[in-house]
Amino acid sequence: MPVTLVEVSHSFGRPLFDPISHTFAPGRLTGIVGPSGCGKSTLLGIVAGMIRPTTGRVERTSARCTWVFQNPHGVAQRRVLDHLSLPSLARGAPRREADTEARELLTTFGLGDRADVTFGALSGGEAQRLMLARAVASRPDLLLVDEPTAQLDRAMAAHVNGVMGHLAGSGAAVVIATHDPVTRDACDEIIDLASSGR
Ligand SMILES: Nc1ncnc2c1ncn2[C@@H]1O[C@H](COP(=O)(O)OP(=O)(O)OP(=O)(O)O)[C@@H](O)[C@H]1O
Repeated sequence: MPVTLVEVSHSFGRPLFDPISHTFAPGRLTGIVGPSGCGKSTLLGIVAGMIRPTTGRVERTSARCTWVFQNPHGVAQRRVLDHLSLPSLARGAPRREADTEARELLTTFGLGDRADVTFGALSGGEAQRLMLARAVASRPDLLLVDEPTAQLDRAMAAHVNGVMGHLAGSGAAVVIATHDPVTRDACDEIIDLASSGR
């Protein structure tokens, strides 16, 4: 199991949510839902090991963890394709193989015709999809995604949800913080922070 939370809660002056016990298991798509400010991103940070919870404990194996942040980030002047081939090149793949894999992933995420433009030329939704594609390219055991569909239209949101489901189907634990009811419905299980903490 990549990560298990045992009676975990967190406080920034005030408690954000009631203690949570949960195992994020391989092959499962888990949604973290609740209104703005209830602690969804904080809980992702705890799962990632970047935030130490105020109470409770986090048990983890040495799983490879990738986090897709809410705001896409990249190098404005660098080609889209180069952003995506980097994880494969870092693993030692030859350039041609890395580029082929990158182009396939771009197509999967509806960006097949954007390979040769610069990151700075992408729209917000395209940049967000590139971040998701790059996360998939890094072949994580645990994928944490913050609001993946916030900048996407309905059709593309449904497509991206399908890709994340597919990634879970290939054995990753996928955890998504979301406001989006469609994304919520696509999840296997839900942690609802709405009623806790305040
Ligand atoms: N480092 C910090 N120091 C103090 N307060 C913080 C810190 N990080 C987050 N908070 C506060 O904790 C609360 C929860 O923040 P968090 O970003 O986890 O919520 P969220 O549910 O992800 O919100 P949103 O849906 O708007 O992204 C907010 O009130 C936020 O201002």
